[in-house]
Amino acid sequence: MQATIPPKTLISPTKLGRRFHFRNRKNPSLSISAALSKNVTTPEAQDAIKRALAKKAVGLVKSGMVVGLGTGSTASIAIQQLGTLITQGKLKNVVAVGANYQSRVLARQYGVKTVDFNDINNIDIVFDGADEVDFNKNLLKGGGAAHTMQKVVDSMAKECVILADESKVVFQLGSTFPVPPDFKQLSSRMLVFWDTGGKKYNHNIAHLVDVLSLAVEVIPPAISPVLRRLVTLGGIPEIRSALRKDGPVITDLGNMVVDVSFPNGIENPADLEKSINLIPGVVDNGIVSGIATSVLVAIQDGDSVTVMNLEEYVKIVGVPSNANSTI
Ligand SMILES: O=C(CO)[C@H](O)[C@H](O)COP(=O)(O)O
Repeated sequence: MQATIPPKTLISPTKLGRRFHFRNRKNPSLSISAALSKNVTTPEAQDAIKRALAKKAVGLVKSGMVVGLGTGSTASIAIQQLGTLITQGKLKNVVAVGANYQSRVLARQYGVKTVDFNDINNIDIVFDGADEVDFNKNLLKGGGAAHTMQKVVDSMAKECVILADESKVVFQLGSTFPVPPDFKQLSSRMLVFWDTGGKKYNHNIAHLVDVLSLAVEVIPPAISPVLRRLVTLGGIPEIRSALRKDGPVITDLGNMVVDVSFPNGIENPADLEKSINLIPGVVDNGIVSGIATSVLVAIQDGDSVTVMNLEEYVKIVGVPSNANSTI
């Protein structure tokens, strides 16, 4: 799918997503001035971006298809739009498979028939969101603690289409960590303590701006050993706390979520994904490598939104000579 970009939407650095603007500590040449980081959009503009992405994705669905449902606010809008097309009779005999409670409920609410995951052999297309996407279509997911089952559904689909606004496209996953790992800027709010083999860390990174950490789903009895092993892999882990409930987030599968920041970013997503999943007690982590078949990127220009393939976006943005991209 090729989008034609009108000349007025050609990107200048000030239009680049905010994640490009933060310093890449390991590799400063991948950094763009932090002074440009105020690329603030309104909730209405965000909504328009998500709608444009959803429309493009749902346009790929054909009658008779088995559709995998994604998670997150962008995928939710796609589910709504899919329901509208089905209700209007523009799509027929479409069934959907939802990885998570939220997407299944939403689908039924909007008139999309859902089937049990174990009753189908293959999925034709899935559209899903992501928290970050790199130039090689590696993803960071797990903002909604729903990545484990979502990865199962995404991996089953012939076509896995990821919907991302340009602020989510990064040179390197997890590389927007704003503080050095000496924890100088740690807050006393919601301190999390644990013993990591003789060294005691106490910190809370969750409130710091633009930390994008890696979500790791962990079976609760194994939480302490897993935290220690994540530290040995160079990560700074923190148990995700629930909002409007005391204690940790508990996933749909009954597990805990640990958010792990890597001070140098994630240098080799596929390797780290495997290494973390080899830790006993880990269910799955939010790195998704080698599964996305296409990424749709939305760029906002004033009131208009342009959606294009990642490959086209990368051509416009340009790949830094030392960036690790196969595009
Ligand atoms: O990984 C996810 C949930 O676990 C979501 O896909 C991700 O957080 C993106 O969500 P949104 O479209 O709301 O930005």
